[in-house]
Parts: sequence; structure tokens; C-alpha cells
Amino acid sequence: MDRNLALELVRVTEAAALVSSQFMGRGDKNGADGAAVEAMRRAFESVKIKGEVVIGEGEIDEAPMLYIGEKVGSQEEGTMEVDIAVDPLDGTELIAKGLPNAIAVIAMGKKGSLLNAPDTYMKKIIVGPKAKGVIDLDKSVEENIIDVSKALGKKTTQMTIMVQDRERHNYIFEVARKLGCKIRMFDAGDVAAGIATCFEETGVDMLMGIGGGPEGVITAAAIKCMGGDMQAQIYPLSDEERERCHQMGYLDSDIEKKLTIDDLAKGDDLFFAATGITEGNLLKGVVNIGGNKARTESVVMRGRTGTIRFVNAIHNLDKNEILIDLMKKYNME
Ligand SMILES: O=P(O)(O)OC[C@H]1O[C@](O)(COP(=O)(O)O)[C@@H](O)[C@@H]1O
Repeated sequence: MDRNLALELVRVTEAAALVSSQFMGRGDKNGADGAAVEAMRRAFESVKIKGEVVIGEGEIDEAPMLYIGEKVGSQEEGTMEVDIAVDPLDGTELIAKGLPNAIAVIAMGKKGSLLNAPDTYMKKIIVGPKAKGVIDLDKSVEENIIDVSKALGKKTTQMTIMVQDRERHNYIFEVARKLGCKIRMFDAGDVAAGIATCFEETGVDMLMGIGGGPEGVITAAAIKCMGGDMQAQIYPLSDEERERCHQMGYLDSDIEKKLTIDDLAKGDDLFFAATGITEGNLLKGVVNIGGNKARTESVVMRGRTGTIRFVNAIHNLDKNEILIDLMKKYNME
């Protein structure tokens, strides 16, 4: 895949971010999510690919748009066949409350490259390039922290670990505190949190914990593009989630399996794009700059070359048809 499709994808994440940002602080996470999905779906129409959604908004009977199996992109003959993983709004609670780190995000890869993960929880461990090859989900939390600290040439007291602020992570907090690590808790949005491990300026050395499975696959594509490392395990937290895995053809033995970054996102024909919706660690949020214009910041990655681009854009909201149509639909003109 020679074309840098990620540069086309950024227009799609920008559309979702611009639209969902209009819902900031309105306490309406479903409205924000629905609008982001619709904006992303519409923006995809102009991307010249034969895409199929492998990670999306749910099964066909659960989601009207961007459902698993939906064909997206122009679908023209001769265009590339690709797997698409979308999260039009990662951090629905964040946008509803106007909190940091909500993003619109897409990962894309050659057909068959992205794991068709069930919409259940997933255990994850993620590090940047310097600690590639040392993480192992079969090891204890303590061993992983110590091995990563050695790879980074840091004492454990100099390490910063990103962990979602949930009771289910108490075992991680306990060990990390015993080793004297700093912990950066986040409330939601583990794609943005995972990616932070690969940008040294964020100060984040690793992420550990149990988050969304779909988000795990999307994160893996980005981590692969940046040369970092990730391991995961599908981790149903209820009988209902386990049943969902079975319905998707996952046996109990598959659920137990340790997934490497290559199991999550195969090869290097991978693309990733994310646009900030609310102000974040890595990306600025959508900012209205007056004159009915808004500025967005996005990051775009390509697996084959490992190029990472930050894209700043100024959008003329009077000419943005997707935004205009959706604001009418949601009575937010
Ligand atoms: O403990 P929770 O809230 O179920 O969190 C798990 C997942 O929820 C999120 O924080 C946000 O998900 P939504 O955008 O669907 O609300 C994900 O990034 C994360 O993987």
C-alpha cells in the first residue's frame, strides 16, 4: 500500500471531531457519539478505498452506521481492500463533561490485518519503542515494571505508569506504589492514554490495565506504526461478555490466549489517524477561533515508513456541509 491513506483518513477524524465537539459539556454522551458516527460515516464516502468495518459501533442489528461488516469508502473497482477500525468518539463521558482527552480515531490496514475483537474488555500492557520486547502478560505486574525500567535505564521511582482510575486496577496501583512509581490516572479514553507511551515528551513510560477490546485493536495499530510494543488478552468481565465472545467464534481457549501486537495488527500496511476533540496530553481539542472558524489538531501515522505527522487545520464552519447538516438534525444551529 503505497498511498498514504492516513492523510485521507485525517479528514474523516476531523469531521467526527468537529461535529462531536459541538456537544462539549452538554451532558449528552449518546448525542455526541451518534453525531460523531454519522459525521465519520459521511466523510468516509470520499475516501477511495474498498473498506470493511471490522471494529465499529456493534453488530448490524445494534448500530445503524459503521456496524461490523459495513462497507465504507468509495468501493470503486481497483481501489485497495482494507480493514477499518473506528472509534468516532473515544471518551463519550469526557465530551459530555468537557473533560480532557476525548479523540476521534481510525485505524486501517490491509484486508485481514486487524483483529476482529469482540466488544468486551481487554487486558493490555503497552510501552514505547525503548521497551519493545521486554513486556510479557505472563509475567507479574512487578516483573513487567522492573523489566521496563531496566530497558529504559530508569529506576522504578522514576517511572510513570498510566492506569485507568477503576477499582479493577487496585492490584496494579498497589504494586506500582510499592515500587515507588508515579501513576497517572485517567478517567476514560484509553486509546489516547496508550499512545502517550510512545511520545517521550508525555513522560508516560507504560500503560497497564483492563479497557475496551475494540480500543485495544485501534491502539495496537498506532503502537505498531510508532515502533512500540503491546500485549493483550480478551478479558470478558461478565457471563454476557463471554457469551458475546462465543457468538463471534472465540473459544474459551482463544479468550485465554496472550495476544501479541502482531496478533492485534498484522504486518506494517497500517494507517492511523486521530483528531483531538477536547484538550489532551498529545493533541489539542477543537477550538473555535472566531469568524466561524475552528482549529483542529490531528496525528497521522503510517506503518510502512513509521512517519508520524501532526496536522493542524483551520476549518471554515460555514462551508462544512457535514457539520451544517448534522447541526440542523440535532437542532444545534
Ligand atoms: O471502565 P470503562 O468505563 O468501561 O472503560 C473502558 C473503556 O471506556 C473508555 O474509556 C471510553 O469508552 P466510550 O467512549 O465508549 O465511553 C475506553 O477508552 C475504554 O477502553
